[in-house]
Amino acid sequence: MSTNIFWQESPIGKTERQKLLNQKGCVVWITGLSGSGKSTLACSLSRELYTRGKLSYILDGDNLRHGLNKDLGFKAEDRVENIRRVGEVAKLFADAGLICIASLISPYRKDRDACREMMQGSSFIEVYMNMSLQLCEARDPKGLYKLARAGKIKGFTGIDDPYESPLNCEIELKEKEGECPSSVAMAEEVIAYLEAKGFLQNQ
Ligand SMILES: Nc1ncnc2c1ncn2[C@@H]1O[C@H](COP(=O)(O)OS(=O)(=O)O)[C@@H](OP(=O)(O)O)[C@H]1O
Ligand SMILES: Nc1ncnc2c1ncn2[C@@H]1O[C@H](COP(=O)(O)OP(=O)(O)O)[C@@H](O)[C@H]1O
Repeated sequence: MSTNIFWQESPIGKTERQKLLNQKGCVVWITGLSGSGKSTLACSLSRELYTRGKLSYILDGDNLRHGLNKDLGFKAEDRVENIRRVGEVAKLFADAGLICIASLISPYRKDRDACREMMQGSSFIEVYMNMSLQLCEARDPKGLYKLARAGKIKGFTGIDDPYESPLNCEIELKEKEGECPSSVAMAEEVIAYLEAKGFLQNQ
């Protein structure tokens, strides 16, 4: 709770940085259950943007919990603080002119909405990985669902902790006829949105 603090203006602003990069800074916020494919999509998206000469940076929940958020666990208040911090960092990356890809479970609607509120205009793009718990649990690449079902992990999202799905997200990705689209196909859908909204150019 700092007092007597003042905002320091910078001579080079977001506008100049965006011009340099020929893109518009924004936050692509990927939310969904563990195992829904958030990190895989984030990587495909980042790779696809790179091949188009666009600069992005991934903020992955799991990775950030090794550093910036290593003091946080999975209690409700820790998850709230986790999302608040990542929202603030994502805002800085977007201000730097980058396409910031945040990939976190972010289970609470209120917290995701608070991140959206931090951003100007329509530069917060919420992508909902709407994959069934059944699919995520069948994948279980880290064996965490198995541990949660056995009661060895308490408060696991989707098992004994809540996930609040978005009500008004920009992009919803889901299974089609029981099949999950490839991460490349999903990345292309996100790119098409970014393109249509003018984030991949500066004019
Ligand atoms: N209790 C519990 N619930 C959910 N997830 C758990 C839990 N314990 C550990 N993990 C692992 O932590 C990863 C999720 O971290 P996040 O920072 O994205 O979570 S959150 O947004 O704060 O809810 C999550 O990674 P993903 O599988 O990539 O989603 C898990 O590997
Ligand atoms: N579109 C997809 N189609 C098939 N398998 C996928 C797809 N996306 C992710 N996977 C697989 O599902 C598992 C979970 O993906 P991951 O990206 O780690 O999810 P999350 O980050 O949401 O936990 C991994 O084994 C990954 O290879």
